[in-house]
Amino acid sequence: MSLIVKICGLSTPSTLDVALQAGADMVGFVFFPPSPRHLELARAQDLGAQVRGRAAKVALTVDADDETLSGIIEALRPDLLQLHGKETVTRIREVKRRFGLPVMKAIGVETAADLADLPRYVTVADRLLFDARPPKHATRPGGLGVPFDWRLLENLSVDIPFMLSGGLAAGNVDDAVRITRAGGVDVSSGVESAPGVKDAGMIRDFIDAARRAATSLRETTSHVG
Ligand SMILES: O=C(O)c1ccccc1N[C@@H]1O[C@H](COP(=O)(O)O)[C@@H](O)[C@H]1O
Repeated sequence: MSLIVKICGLSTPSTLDVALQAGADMVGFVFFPPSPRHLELARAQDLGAQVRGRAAKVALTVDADDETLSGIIEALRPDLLQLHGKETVTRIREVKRRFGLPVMKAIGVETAADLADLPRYVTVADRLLFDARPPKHATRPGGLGVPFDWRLLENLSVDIPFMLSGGLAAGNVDDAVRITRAGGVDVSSGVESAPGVKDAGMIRDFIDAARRAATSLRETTSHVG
């Protein structure tokens, strides 16, 4: 199994460079003003140009309207849109038709009931991202460094690829991958020294730990098989 590793909330050329050098498969950029990782379009344009095909660029938005999405897409030229709000199946279909980009829909999870709508999302999204459901009065719906009970995803079977996020860090990514068998992992807070401040060493450690987790799972699975 090859595990997709996404480093999200990058906002400086130096930490973006670290993520790319360390082999991140996806690099995420946040467009949500209340977030400490929010990017202005001019900066997004520069960071986007810096990627130069070395990883997939992901634009993270929260219930963004068409005009906002259009500006982001023009500046960043993303490969994937991460919709991290309350976007409905109808809205996802509309976004895909209008902008012609694949969509990863984030699903907030706290209990098994939060998985009830999956069959509908699977018909329209290209990929799912399971994140911890944010507390009621949170200022943002993600990027809070909080995990959820990964056992809720044990034995999950969906027809499109899925990734895992929420409170991941170098120290827990092995357990997370082993329990959920997610095809990818996504981290933001777990590679930061303070909200919005990425740490080069933590980025490298996370990517190394994720690669080791994937190798170890592959070995275990091949012994069982
Ligand atoms: O990073 C943010 O500030 C953010 C804002 C709004 C929605 C999502 C956000 N981040 C995403 O949340 C998950 C979990 O992040 P963390 O590792 O627990 O901090 C991840 O997908 C981020 O991309």
